[in-house]
Amino acid sequence: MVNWTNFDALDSYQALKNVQAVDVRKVMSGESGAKRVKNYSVPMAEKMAYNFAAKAVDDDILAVLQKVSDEAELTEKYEELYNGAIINTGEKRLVLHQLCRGQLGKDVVVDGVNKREFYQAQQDRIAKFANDVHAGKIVNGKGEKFTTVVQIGIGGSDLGPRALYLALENWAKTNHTLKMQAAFISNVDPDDASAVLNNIDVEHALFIVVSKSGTTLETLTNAAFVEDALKKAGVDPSKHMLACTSETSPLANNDKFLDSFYMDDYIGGRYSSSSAVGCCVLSLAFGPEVFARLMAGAHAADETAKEKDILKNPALLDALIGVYERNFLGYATTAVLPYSQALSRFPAHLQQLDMESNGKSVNRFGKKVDYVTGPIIFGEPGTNGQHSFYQLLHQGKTIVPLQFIGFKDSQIGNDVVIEGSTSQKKLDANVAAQIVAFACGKDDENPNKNFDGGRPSSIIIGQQLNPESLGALLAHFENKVMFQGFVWNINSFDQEGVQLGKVLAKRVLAHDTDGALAVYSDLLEI
Ligand SMILES: O=P(O)(O)OC[C@H]1O[C@H](O)[C@H](O)[C@@H](O)[C@@H]1O
Repeated sequence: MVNWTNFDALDSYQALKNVQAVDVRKVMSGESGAKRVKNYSVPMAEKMAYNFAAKAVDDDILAVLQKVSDEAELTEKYEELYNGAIINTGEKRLVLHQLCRGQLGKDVVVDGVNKREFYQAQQDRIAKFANDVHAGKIVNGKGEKFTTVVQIGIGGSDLGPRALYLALENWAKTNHTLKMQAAFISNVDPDDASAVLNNIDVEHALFIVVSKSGTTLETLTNAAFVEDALKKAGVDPSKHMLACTSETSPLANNDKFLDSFYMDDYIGGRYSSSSAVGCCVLSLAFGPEVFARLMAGAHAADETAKEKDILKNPALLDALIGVYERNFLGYATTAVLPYSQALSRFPAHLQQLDMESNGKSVNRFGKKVDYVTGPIIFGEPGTNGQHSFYQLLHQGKTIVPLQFIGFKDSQIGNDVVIEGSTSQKKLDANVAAQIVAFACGKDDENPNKNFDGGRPSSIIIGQQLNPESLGALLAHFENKVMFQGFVWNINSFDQEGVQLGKVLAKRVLAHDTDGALAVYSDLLEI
């Protein structure tokens, strides 16, 4: 059995307090910088690498971070998780999303059901369904093929699958495996559903209602909105709508749907892209083989996350450096900066993943912790961000650790040499230049043009964004967030903080309001 101890009760916490800080500007300048770029790199799954040369760490600090990992039993806790312990203490649930993508340890059997087999069986059912749709065996009321798939969901039932779809859309077109166009409806703002419906051919569209709980107001409202639109268009909704939910939800086993696919309570919404939640839309859009490749990449990263040596375990190392920055260097935020347009929604997915998981103030046992926990996450793709918020990142009063992501090859492969370089080369040159500019700064007599530098960053580098590398990227961040939650001794797998606003919105709609709530609802004349 592992020990669940608060971070500040560890000997290594005290040791971290006493380490000699590293001056990023100094160590990244000249030869020392070149050495660090070469040496401070850890291989990741799917031929990617996590390079942390420009982070404020050195061999001494890394040795203490290894002690934190050992003392807090981080990889042992991961082992407990994938072997089926009740890691989600708040909701008394197992945490099994990794099992959707492969067997990591022992069989996990709950109420006689082998969970890996259950998740695999759902994937197989979805694969058969998707293949039948693509082959024209499952068709619309007029006997015609479906061409579009629309996911209706919010939060984890939207962000991850949407980010993954966008990440692979152009790759799939280029590799002739885009089987159906996908669209997403999430917001209860009627303009969201209306705009999507206006843009598609509803007669040839399949709609997946995705809600683990089957009770989310926005999703149920949008499902009814779409149902209404289909009826008005003279289309039978039961031939066009699917459900993806848990077997115990109000949406389960409902004749209203053409078919239903299941996940369960042991997979948190923000971790559900690997379950039926992501599998349905991605298998319909790209084909089941592509989804299987995505899962293979994620599984490879899950295997790497078992390594006890932090220099062989990029997710663990990334997590520990993040903790050091958060708790000892006092950095409150992290920017996610993919130099890849395909990853345009990946920062939004990571925002939910990280902030909903680790935005907590009490430990696993409900006791307040005396140290800070999860950082604020934001981000946009480069180079666009450079012309927007990088000013603050370079010269602002707040130091923001930066998480760059970059690839050597484009997805579409169409490029032009303009003034001696391709656009891809320009993209890569920009990310390299930014890392050095942030780290080393630039002295100038004019204070307005002076750059202090000393701004830490890391980069994940891959050859190309494809299903395998994307899967590995997804799992890398899930595992990073998990390890950080273990260090902070918090429960990363519930989200009670989301509930209060939901309850109050229901009260406003029911006119059951008092005090400030009444004033606000009057103001909005609801
Ligand atoms: O999939 P659902 O049950 O509809 O939940 C959708 C989302 O809503 C909640 O408010 C949670 O904060 C999210 O973690 C969840 O992903």
